[in-house]
Amino acid sequence: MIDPAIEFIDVCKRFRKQEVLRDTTFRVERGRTFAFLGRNAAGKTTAISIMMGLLSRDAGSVRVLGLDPATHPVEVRRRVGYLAEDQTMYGWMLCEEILRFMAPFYPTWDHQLALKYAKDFEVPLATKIKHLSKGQNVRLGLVLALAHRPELVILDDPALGLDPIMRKQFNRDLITHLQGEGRTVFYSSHLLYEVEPVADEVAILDAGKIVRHAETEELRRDVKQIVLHREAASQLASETRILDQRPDGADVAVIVENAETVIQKLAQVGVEHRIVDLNLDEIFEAYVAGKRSSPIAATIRVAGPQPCDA
Ligand SMILES: Nc1ncnc2c1ncn2[C@@H]1O[C@H](COP(=O)(O)OP(=O)(O)OP(=O)(O)O)[C@@H](O)[C@H]1O
Repeated sequence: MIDPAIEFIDVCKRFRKQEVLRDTTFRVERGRTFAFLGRNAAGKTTAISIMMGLLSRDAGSVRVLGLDPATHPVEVRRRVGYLAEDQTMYGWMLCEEILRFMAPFYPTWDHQLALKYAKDFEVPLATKIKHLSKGQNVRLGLVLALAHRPELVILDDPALGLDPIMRKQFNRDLITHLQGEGRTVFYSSHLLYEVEPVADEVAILDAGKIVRHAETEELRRDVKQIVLHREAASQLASETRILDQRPDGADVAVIVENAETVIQKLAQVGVEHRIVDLNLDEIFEAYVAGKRSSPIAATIRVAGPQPCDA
């Protein structure tokens, strides 16, 4: 059986007293484009650093392309294309020099491909790295991450330093190209509109816990907003998981999981309601910042997120 591209099982990581990853568990199958979403400080970079063997974990098991990065960091880095959030490179080198400098570290380095990406991403090869703009620096980082044709590409907030046109090109052209070649792409971001068109699946990390992991399409089908009269809100079954609720005049707008079942039950008991489709941004917000307690909560029995392990 072929190993998954990435496997995290019950991974914990603390920095002094701060628990950053808490029994974090997810699996990325090969060939998938996986969006790893979380707000600032959710623990995304910490998880990625553990994958790359740059940080040790306190507990749990991690496999990247079948290897434990804690014991095989060099092999993992050889086979993975990694773009760090704060890529630092030798500022005194010319861009073209760093391409040649990196080549010997990777048995599979393809210099022609490096030059092609440099052209596509408009990297000024004859410029010193310290003179690059932030966006040019990210683009050079991408060239370095991809020129050895890695099986797995890990991108930590890649679009952060890119202008809107480059971002679009990055998502539409580069990710689609990588998908076409069957590569696995692990894409960390907090900019949802960027990942929505390209991600096969999405995992939402909130305070170090995966609060939802699903196919992008399934997530859109499963999580909906339902608007119903306040009085009728009590008709929502007690097991309904409400991610967010807001008063809306005499109505209340609730965002629920397992929407199809909830809607069927409301129809069975004859409760009038309106269904609103949500985009990934709204779904993400409901999971990580949803208002689950408000005066109207008294009329709705809320099944909030699972309590964290002590
Ligand atoms: N080396 C470290 N020492 C101490 N605390 C750290 C260290 N690295 C990260 N942290 C803390 O761990 C938490 C998670 O940080 P992390 O960088 O993993 O978040 P993130 O989800 O990548 O956030 P962002 O989207 O802002 O980059 C933060 O509170 C951060 O301050």
